[in-house]
Amino acid sequence: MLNFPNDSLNTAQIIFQSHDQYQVIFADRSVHQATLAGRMQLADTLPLIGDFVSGQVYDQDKFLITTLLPRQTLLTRASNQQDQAIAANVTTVFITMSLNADFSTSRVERYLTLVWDSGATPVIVLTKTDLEPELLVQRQLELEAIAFGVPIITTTSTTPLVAREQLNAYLQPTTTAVFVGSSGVGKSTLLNILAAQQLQSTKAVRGGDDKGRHTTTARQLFYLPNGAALIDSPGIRGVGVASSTTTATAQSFPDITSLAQQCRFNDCQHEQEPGCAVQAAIANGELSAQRLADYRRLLRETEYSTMNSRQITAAKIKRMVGNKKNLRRR
Ligand SMILES: Nc1nc2c(ncn2[C@@H]2O[C@H](COP(=O)(O)OP(=O)(O)OP(=O)(O)O)[C@@H](O)[C@H]2O)c(=O)[nH]1
Ligand SMILES: [Zn+2]
Repeated sequence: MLNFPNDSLNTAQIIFQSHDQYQVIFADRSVHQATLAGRMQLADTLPLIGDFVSGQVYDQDKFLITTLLPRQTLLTRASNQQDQAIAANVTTVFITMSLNADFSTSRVERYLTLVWDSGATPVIVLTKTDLEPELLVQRQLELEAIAFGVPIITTTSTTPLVAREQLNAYLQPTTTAVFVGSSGVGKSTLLNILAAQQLQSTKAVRGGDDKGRHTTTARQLFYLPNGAALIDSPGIRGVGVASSTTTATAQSFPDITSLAQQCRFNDCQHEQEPGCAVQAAIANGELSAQRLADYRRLLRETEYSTMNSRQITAAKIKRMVGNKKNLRRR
């Protein structure tokens, strides 16, 4: 039996959704077509892939969804002014990146923020280590400098059994995992290795630019033999930075957050204010200037992603004026 939040025979999990058509799975792994009960169609919050629901079986094998059960986590992405919910109850996000063409620590920082914000736990996966093995140590060091205890695993499709073992360490029967990352980094390849069958077709990347083509079309959740769930969909794989809270950004930068607590001003922007502990740490080599720049950029990006253009301009002005005020407070 699968690990469900309760033992009720009326509890199911959404494994597929397209408009008002759903598929659900029961704890005994049987799969049913499902639809929403009338009053649920009018609800503010509609069931998403990963959600647990309760309802009734009818016509032998169909399922009528009547209640949405509480969510443990919610993965969202920013789309224009609004957050768009993309999956519920994800516990583990594999932030996937190849060690060559796709490598970017600032992208990992953005993903970390997104994951912390969702309530899930991140794991960084560095892929294609066979391609430029001489880069591996350097890449690991660069990641360790920003990961702050987030596990980093390395994989190559040339040793699939090793890759599977590395990933399986994070796939318990209570886990619901997703792979996110740029196109072509090897997410489908890893999913296939885990499932040990061709669940998703992988296509050769376009010549030269190492960018893949999106070969995955259906959004779906599937269970591995050990009871861990994986969600795979183009919408989830490509998530950019959601309009995250400042708190989540801070969680990705614990070094800066703890220094900032020692700044003289609560609203210190760590620029030229007197008594800035962050600038002091840069001056004595404890913190790199690049790290602060990354932090600022992410903070602004996440703040601005929830604003319209007039609000962004106002925020920029306020930021400038705020700094001058602190300078004068000397
Ligand atoms: N050399 C090498 N190639 C790999 C590795 N992993 C994946 N590839 C190749 O990279 C290409 C893209 O892999 P996919 O698994 O389809 O990438 P993806 O991240 O799922 O891409 P999207 O479906 O577009 O999101 C394929 O040609 C794979 O065979 C690896 O570890 N080493
Ligand atoms: Zn400061």
